[in-house]
Amino acid sequence: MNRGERGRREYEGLMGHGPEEALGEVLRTSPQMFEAVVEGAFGGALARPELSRRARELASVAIIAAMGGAERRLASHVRGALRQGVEPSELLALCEHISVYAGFPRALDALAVVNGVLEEQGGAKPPRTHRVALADHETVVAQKGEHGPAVILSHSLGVDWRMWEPVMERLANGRRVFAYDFRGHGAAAGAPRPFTMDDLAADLLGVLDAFDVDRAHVVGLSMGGGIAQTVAVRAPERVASLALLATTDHAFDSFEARARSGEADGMEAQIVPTLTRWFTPAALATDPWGVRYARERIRRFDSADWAAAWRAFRGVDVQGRLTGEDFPTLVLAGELDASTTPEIMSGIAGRVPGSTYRELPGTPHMQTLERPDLVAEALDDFLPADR
Ligand SMILES: O=C(O)CC1=CCC(=O)O1
Repeated sequence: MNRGERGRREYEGLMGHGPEEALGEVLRTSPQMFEAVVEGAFGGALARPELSRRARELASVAIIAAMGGAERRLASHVRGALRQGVEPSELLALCEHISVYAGFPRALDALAVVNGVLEEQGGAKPPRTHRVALADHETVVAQKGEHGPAVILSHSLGVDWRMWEPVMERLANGRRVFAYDFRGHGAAAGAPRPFTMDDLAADLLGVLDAFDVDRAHVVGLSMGGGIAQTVAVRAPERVASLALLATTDHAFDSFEARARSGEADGMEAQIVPTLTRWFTPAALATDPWGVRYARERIRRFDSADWAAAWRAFRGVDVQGRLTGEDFPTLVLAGELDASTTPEIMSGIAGRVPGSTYRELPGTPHMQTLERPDLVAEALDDFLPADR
């Protein structure tokens, strides 16, 4: 392969189309410059394997945005970055990052370009976020959808509201969907430790209060499902329906060991046992956004908060206490869940009279991060909407 061919191949690999498409005018009016870009840049420095294509596109967006004044090229690399699997929310965070080093004028122009490309591609935009004061701390609440029944999404231990982002757009069609960060997680700040399942359940109700929601459809995954069940037992009048994803109604012996390991070994040591419990080998090998997001959340988690969360989860005390009388319940298991296995999940369904049990094929513990399509479809079927 000569340098020209390598440049063309790299350009197509990064951008998803040949250089003539975006640089046709350059080719017509300055073949020398076209050659310098394709052969010299894309066949040279930009083809080096040390940087992944994803890292390269993120770097290109940051450099061009920080320079300013090259908005057409910036838009082209924003499209390239999205093609390389960079998420819209990562591009928005990058614009904030640019504001720190290159100042607001360039960051604001970059933000306008990013928003323009997202608009043109018609994909899901990141939800609106609110800071909300709860009884003893503050947290962040993401919202999609402005009308229809309220749905509250309760995330799993060690991550934050963003684990719901892949399903929020679809759920928000005819619904008001809220996802928030638990105390000790994500962007929540100032909560005292230790804390209990009752504190976590009170926080969910506090979020509903902050948005004047009397009754909501409560959806929880993993520890979020434990919190959802605690709310349903303590305040059934606030629950319009309950969807339990990859969760448990009783504590596992391993919870205390996980708390101690966080304290003794640190968070880096939690990555392998946790991610291999949460994802399929195929996802771990291909490293999509969901795996990268979960890995990064664990790596950056505070080990004292990690231990506090596992100890709170030990207090889950809801087995046999859901009567099935006040609202419909969906129990959604993942066929390949190594943590809350289909046996555990069908056991829960068996203890909630009238509940519906569904098993998602090929799906591991982190259902929304690996199979958001299946989760969104199942929840969309179950939850009422104003359409
Ligand atoms: O396995 C996990 O990391 C999380 C988990 C254990 C029980 C549950 O509901 O979630």
